Amino acid sequence: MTSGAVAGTAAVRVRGLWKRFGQQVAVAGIDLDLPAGKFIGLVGPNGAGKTTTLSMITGLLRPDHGSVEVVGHDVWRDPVEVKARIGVLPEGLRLFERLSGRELLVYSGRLRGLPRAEVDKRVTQLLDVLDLAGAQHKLVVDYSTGMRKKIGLAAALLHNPEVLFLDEPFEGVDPVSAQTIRGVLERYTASGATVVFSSHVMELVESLCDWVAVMAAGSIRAQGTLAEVRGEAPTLQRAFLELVGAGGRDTGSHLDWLGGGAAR
Ligand SMILES: Nc1ncnc2c1ncn2[C@@H]1O[C@H](COP(=O)(O)OP(=O)(O)OP(=O)(O)O)[C@@H](O)[C@H]1O
Repeated sequence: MTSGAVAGTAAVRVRGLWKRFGQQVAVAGIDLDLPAGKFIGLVGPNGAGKTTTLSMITGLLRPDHGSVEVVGHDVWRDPVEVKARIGVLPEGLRLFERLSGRELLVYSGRLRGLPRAEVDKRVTQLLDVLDLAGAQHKLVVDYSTGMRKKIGLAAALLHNPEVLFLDEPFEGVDPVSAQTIRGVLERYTASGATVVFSSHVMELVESLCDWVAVMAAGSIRAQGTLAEVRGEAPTLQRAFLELVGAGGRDTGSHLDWLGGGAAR
C-alpha cells in the first residue's frame, strides 16, 4: 500500500504555468487539478506541450511563471519532499549505460535510501514481473527500446512513489510487454497511487484512464473524468479531434500524385 495519497485530494495542482522557448510559447498559462488515486492520461497532438508540462511538474524544467504542487508540496520550493514522493519515466530517458540492468536498479534503490536487503528483494521482484530477469546481467547499452522503457519504469517504481509520471511509456514497446506494464500500473493505482502518463494513443487512454486532460497548442482544452471529456462523442478519439480542432481536417486529398504505383 502506498502512503499518504488519499483518494479525492489533488495529486497535482498547477496554476498559471507558462513556458516559452524563444518566440515559441510551449505552455500558455495552464491550470490543472489531477486527482489522487486515479489513472490519468495527458493527451494532445505533436507539439501540444505535454512533455514540457510534465517536465515542469516533475522539477526537470523551471517554469517562466506559475506554480506546481505535488501531493501538497511546492515542486520548486520543496523539491526534496516532492522528489521523495514521485517516480518519473521521462522522454528520452538517460540511463547509466555501462551498468547491467540489475546494477542500475540496485544503484537507484540505494540512492533512494532503501536498505540493501529491501532493494535486493524489490529489484528481483520487479525484474521478474517485467520479464527482465533473463537480461538482468546484460549492460543497459545493449537493451532494446522496449527493455529500456521497462528498466526505466522499474527504477521509477522501486521506492513505491505516491505519484508516477510517465512520458509515452508504451512507445516502442511490443504488445506483450505493453500488457505487462499495464498490469503493473493497474495494480499500483488499485492500491491508491496515482499514475499520470502522456500518450497519443486514444484507444489506450480510453481503456486505461479514469481521468483525462487534453492539451493543444500549449493550452488545456478539457480536463475531467473520461465520460466528461468524451461527452456525446462515441469515442475519445472523436472527442479529441473536435477538441483540438482537427475534426474536419483535410486528410491529404490534395496529394493527387501519391499512390497508384507508377513513378511520375
Ligand atoms: N528545448 C526546446 N527548445 C525549443 N523549443 C522547444 C523545446 N522543447 C519543446 N519545444 C517546443 O515547445 C512545443 C511543445 O513541445 P513538447 O515537446 O512539450 O510537445 P509534446 O506535446 O510533448 O509533443 P510530442 O507529442 O510530439 O512529443 C513545441 O513547439 C516544441 O517545438
